[in-house]
Amino acid sequence: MRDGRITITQFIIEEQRRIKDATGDFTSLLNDIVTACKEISNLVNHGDLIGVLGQAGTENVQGEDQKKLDIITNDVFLRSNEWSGHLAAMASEEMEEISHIPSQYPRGKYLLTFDPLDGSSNTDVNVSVGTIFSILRCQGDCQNPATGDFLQPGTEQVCAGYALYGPSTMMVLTTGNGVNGFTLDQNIGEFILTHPNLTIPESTQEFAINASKMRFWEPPVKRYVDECLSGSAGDRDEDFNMRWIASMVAEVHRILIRGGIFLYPLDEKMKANGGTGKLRLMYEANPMSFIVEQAGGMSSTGRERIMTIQPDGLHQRVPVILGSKQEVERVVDYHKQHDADAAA
Ligand SMILES: O=P(O)(O)OC[C@H]1O[C@](O)(COP(=O)(O)O)[C@@H](O)[C@@H]1O
Ligand SMILES: [Mg+2]
Ligand SMILES: [Mg+2]
Repeated sequence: MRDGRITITQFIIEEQRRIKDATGDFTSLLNDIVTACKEISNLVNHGDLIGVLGQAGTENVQGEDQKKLDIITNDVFLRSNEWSGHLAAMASEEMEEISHIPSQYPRGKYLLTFDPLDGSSNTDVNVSVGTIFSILRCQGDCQNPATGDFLQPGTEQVCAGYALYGPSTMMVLTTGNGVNGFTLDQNIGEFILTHPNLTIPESTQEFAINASKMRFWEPPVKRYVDECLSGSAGDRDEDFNMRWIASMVAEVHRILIRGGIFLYPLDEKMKANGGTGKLRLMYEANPMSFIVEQAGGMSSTGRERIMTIQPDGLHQRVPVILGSKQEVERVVDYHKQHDADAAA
C-alpha cells in the first residue's frame, strides 16, 4: 500500500513465495476464508439491526442449542469456500457429517475444518466472539473424501487461524512460520498487518478458567487454581489475576498479546457422563494449539501434547490447558505427580 502498510493478501503471497512449488491454491483458499470472516464480521456487528441474534430453535450434533448466528455463519463459510476448487471437503462444529463439495465445483487437495462462531453464548450480550479454522492436506482420495481423511493429528495442520469480532475485527494466522495478527480497516475493507511475530511471554500472573465448575475439578487443577488464588500468601511468590470471557478465541487472543494460561479441564462431572472434555479437538483445540506453540507457548491436555493426539472422531472433545509455557508446565507437572501418587 502507498503508506507502506501490508495487507493480509500481500503477506500471504510473500509467505508463499518462500515455499518451493507453491501453486497459489493455498493463497487463494486463504483469501476465501478471509472474505468469509469479513462477511461474518459485518453480520455480527449489525446484530439486532438485521435480526440475526437469538436462538435458532434447533440443536447441533453436540446437543447444544444453536444460535441463529451459528447456522448463518456456518452457511457463510460453506458458500465462501465450496466453489474455489481448492478443497476436497469441509467439516464444522455445526454439521454432524463432513460437507462434500457440490458436484458443479471442482475438488482440490485441502481439507478445511472450522468453528464458524466461537463463544456463541456471548452473541446476544455483545461480547467478543470469533471464528476458528484449520487447514489440512487431503492425504486420501480427494475426489471422494471421507471422514477418516480429516482424522489427522494437529502436527499435520498446514495453517490455523482465527478471526476475533471484538471492538475491532482481527485475524491471527500461522502457517508454521510464526504467528501474525491483522486488523480490519473498515474504511477500505482490508486486513492490515498490525501485530507481526506475536510471542507469548513465558511467565504470567493471569489465569482463565470457569470457576463455577470448581467442585468437579481433578486434584491437579484444583491444586493449581488454589495456589493462584492464595498467591503470595500461599506457595506462589506472586499474586494472580483471573479472567473468563467464555469465548475461547478472546481468551487465546489476550494470551497472545499479554500472556496468561487458559484451562478448560476434564472434570468429574464430564467423566461421570462419559465425557472427555468440553472443547473440540479438530476445530478448537488443534488450531489454537498450533497458534500457541508457534508463538512460543505450550498446549496440553494436562497429560499429553494436544497436537500429537490421534483424532478418533470429527467432534471429539479434549481437555485444554494452554498459554505461557512456565504455567502450563507447572499444571502438567501437577498431573504427573498426582497420577504417579494414584498409581503408587
Ligand atoms: O460457557 P462455558 O462453560 O464457560 O464455556 C465457554 C467455552 O465454550 C465455548 O463457547 C465453546 O465454543 P462454541 O461457542 O463454539 O460452542 C468456548 O468458546 C468457551 O471457551
Ligand atoms: Mg467454539
Ligand atoms: Mg461455535
